[in-house]
Amino acid sequence: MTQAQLAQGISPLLAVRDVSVVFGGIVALNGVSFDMHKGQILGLIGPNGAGKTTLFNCLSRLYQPSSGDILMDGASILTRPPHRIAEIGIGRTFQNVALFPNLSVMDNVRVGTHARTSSDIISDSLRLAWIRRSESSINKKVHEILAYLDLEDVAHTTVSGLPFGTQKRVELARALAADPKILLLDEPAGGLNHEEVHVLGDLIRRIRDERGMTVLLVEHHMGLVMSIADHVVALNFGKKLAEGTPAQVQVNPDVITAYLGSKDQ
Ligand SMILES: Nc1ncnc2c1ncn2[C@@H]1O[C@H](COP(=O)(O)OP(=O)(O)OP(=O)(O)O)[C@@H](O)[C@H]1O
Repeated sequence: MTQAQLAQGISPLLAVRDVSVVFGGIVALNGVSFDMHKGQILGLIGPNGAGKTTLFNCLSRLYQPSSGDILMDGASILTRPPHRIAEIGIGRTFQNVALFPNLSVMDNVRVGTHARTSSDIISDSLRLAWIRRSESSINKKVHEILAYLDLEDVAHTTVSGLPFGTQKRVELARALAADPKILLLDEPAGGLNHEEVHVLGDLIRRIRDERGMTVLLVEHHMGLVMSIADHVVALNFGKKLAEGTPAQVQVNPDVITAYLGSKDQ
């Protein structure tokens, strides 16, 4: 999304407003604010301990901010319990993959669709008409996502037997199956080789371009962030250090200083 489009006054899909998180005496986040617009890929960067994971956990409702607010389509998400985030349109993946290892790829993706559907044991056991209808639409959805992410060949394979890169794709499929408005990706490049990171970058961009997805990624892999993000927010010591296009953030003197000493970034 271009700055010109953003300047048209479109209200943000997600607004982080003055969010602070304090753990005991440690201020993990200190008054962080930024907006995310529909269709944007936003990269959240910062050196170790900057507060990225803390903010990610606030967005996915695992942590409750000490102060501030997070609004989605203008309404606070902080009043919603963590297990309802899929219903409000937030999907996520995990740094170390959190799938059901003994289930097939297809069943793991099917779990994602249930995050947005409702049924109960009585309706299920009576196999009421609306349950059958919803089962058939779930199957259709699962097959569509598997085909989209090129996972059809392994649809019936148990997840634990798959390479890590494929497992990460399955996680992405599971998150997409819930039809999120925003996809939160926690270090998606972690544990992937150079070629896999390249493929992942193309995939994230495709998901945005073809499915209109809005993506927030927390990532240490600067090459990936700078090549796919439209907008970058840099944190350091719990505060927002800079934000802007990748090109702007890359040359920001405060960002350069924050990363000095960690040459592996
Ligand atoms: N559960 C917790 N209890 C106490 N302190 C915490 C907790 N989680 C994070 N912190 C502290 O909050 C600060 C921010 O940590 P956070 O994990 O959010 O940073 P990060 O940018 O994700 O770092 P990394 O890149 O190393 O994962 C750090 O000082 C960390 O030690």
